Amino acid sequence: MSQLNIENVTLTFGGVNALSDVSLSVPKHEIVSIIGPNGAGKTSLLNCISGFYHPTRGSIRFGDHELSRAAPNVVTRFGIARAFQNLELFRGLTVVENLLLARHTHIKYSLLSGAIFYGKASRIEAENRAYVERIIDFMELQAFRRAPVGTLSYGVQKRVEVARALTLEPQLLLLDEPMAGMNVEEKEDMVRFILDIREEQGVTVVLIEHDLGVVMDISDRVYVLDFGQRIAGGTPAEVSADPRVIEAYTGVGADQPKTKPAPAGQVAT
Ligand SMILES: Nc1ncnc2c1ncn2[C@@H]1O[C@H](COP(=O)(O)OP(=O)(O)OP(=O)(O)O)[C@@H](O)[C@H]1O
Repeated sequence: MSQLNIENVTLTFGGVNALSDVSLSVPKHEIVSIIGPNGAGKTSLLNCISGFYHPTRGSIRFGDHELSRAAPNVVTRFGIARAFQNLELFRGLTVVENLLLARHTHIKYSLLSGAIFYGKASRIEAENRAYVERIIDFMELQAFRRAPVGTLSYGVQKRVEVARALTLEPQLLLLDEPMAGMNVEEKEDMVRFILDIREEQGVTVVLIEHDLGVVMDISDRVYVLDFGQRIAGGTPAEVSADPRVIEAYTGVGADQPKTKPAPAGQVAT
């Protein structure tokens, strides 16, 4: 059954359609990738799901919740967290401090009740710390827990960014280019973490990624955007064989002689 249903979403900036009538669905516990050339509308779609943009038309349903007019904090409360392409971390704070700060958005007691029921507040704080420690173990960040984030390598910072999103206990995790700028080893690690997030945490994953080798390896389903329109969707095998996808990436129709290689392995876009 689909957990996320996007129906006929259009997003217009001035005269430009960043998204035109895009429909797609994301079943629970699947890894679903959204790919497409630069400017295709991938981040705009993620912004619509996470409440940063509100579509001009169309609907985005997550379970029983309509997201198309929801604010980002409401979307998070519904169970959707996002790891950002440009890291949303406080560089001067340690890994533990960053994760605790994110986790605090989940605290379910108000400042006043926290003051009155001190015991309850401190129990919740202990639970928050324990949860953060579990995520640190899961993302294998123990060695960096007391390091200020700004001193860590870019690859480790990307891992902290994913950990930050996981501290919100999402049912659906949105990953915007989690492997950008990583070396081969760091990418392999991130692939393993994404698979484990689905398997061990039971979280659905929506992934934007330019490395088509990775996308085709780990996705259950792939959707392709081009100029704001959905041009293909299906299993990795179906999508890689689709002439419209080959044309979008190479600029050449499948029946015409190719001057550029077909999308296989890593494609820099
Ligand atoms: N806030 C905005 N104001 C105006 N135009 C925007 C805005 N955000 C996105 N766009 C436009 O919408 C289109 C889609 O952009 P978007 O960033 O979603 O593409 P993308 O597929 O994520 O690209 P990339 O792979 O380069 O990140 C582009 O033409 C972009 O210029």
